[in-house]
Amino acid sequence: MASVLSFSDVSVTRNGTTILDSISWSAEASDRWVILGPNGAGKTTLLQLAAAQIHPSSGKVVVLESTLGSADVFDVRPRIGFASTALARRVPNSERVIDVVLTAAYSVTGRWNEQYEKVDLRRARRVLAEWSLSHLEDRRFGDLSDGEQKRVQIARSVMTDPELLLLDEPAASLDLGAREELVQLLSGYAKAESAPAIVMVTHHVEEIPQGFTHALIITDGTVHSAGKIDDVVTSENLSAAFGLELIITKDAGRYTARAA
Ligand SMILES: Nc1ncnc2c1ncn2[C@@H]1O[C@H](COP(=O)(O)OP(=O)(O)OP(=O)(O)O)[C@@H](O)[C@H]1O
Repeated sequence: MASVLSFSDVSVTRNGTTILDSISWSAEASDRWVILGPNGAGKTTLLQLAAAQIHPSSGKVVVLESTLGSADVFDVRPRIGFASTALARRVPNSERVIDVVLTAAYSVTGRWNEQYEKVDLRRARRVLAEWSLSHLEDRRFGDLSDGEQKRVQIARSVMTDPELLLLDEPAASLDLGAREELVQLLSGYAKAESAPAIVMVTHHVEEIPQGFTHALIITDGTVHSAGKIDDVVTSENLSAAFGLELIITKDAGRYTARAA
C-alpha cells in the first residue's frame, strides 16, 4: 500500500535553530497516528510539513505521492483536511456555522459571493450532522462554545472528503464534558473504514480516541519512538520523553497518565 506520508531524514531549520532533526517516518492510509511530546518539541512543525504548508530545510517529504518542493503544493493542499486553532482564528466571528463548513469547498474562510452547489450544501449538512452540529447550523461561529467551535473546525476540515486529516490539539482548552464528547466523535470517525489517514497532535494521552493505531513521540526535534500505539504509549517511553516518572494505564481503549 502506498504511504500517505513519508518523511526521509527531514530537518527544519529556522533562524539558525534546528527545529526538526533527521526525522524519518511514514503513515499509511489506514493509519490513525497520535503525535505526543513536550512543549517546543516540534509537533506543530511536523504537522505543517504534513499539511504541505512549509518545506523541509533538508531531506524529503512526500505527501499524497507528491514531493514537497518539486510538486505543486496547490494540487496537494485541497486533498488534506487540517483543523488547527491558527486556521480557526481566520474565521470571521459573524460567519454562520453552515458557511464555515461550506466555504471549505472553495478553500476560503469568510463567505463572499460564491454560488454554492446544492450538492455542497447537502454534504455540509451531512457533515454537520456527523459532528452533532445540525442544531447550530444558523448560529454565528463567534457565539459558539469552545467545544462547539472545535467540532465546527473538524467538520470544515472533513467537508472536502480529504485523503489525509491533520488535527492540531483538537481537544485543547475543552472542559471535561466537551472533551469527552469530542473524543467519542473522533473515536467513531477513526474506526470508520471510509475515514482517511489521521494524524493528531495532542498534549494529553487522555485525549487519544479509541481506534487510534499508531503513536510517534517527538523530543527536541527528533523521533524518540514511533510505531504501534501500545508499543509506544508506555510508562517507559513517556517517562523518558517528559523527564518525569509517569505511570501510563489503559482501560477500555483509553489511556491515563499520572506521576509515579
Ligand atoms: N521561526 C522560528 N524561528 C526560531 N524558532 C522557531 C521558529 N518557529 C518555531 N520555533 C521553535 O521551534 C520549536 C518547535 O516548535 P513547535 O511549535 O513545532 O513545537 P510544539 O511541539 O508544537 O510545541 P507546543 O507543544 O508548545 O505547541 C519551539 O522551540 C519554537 O520556539
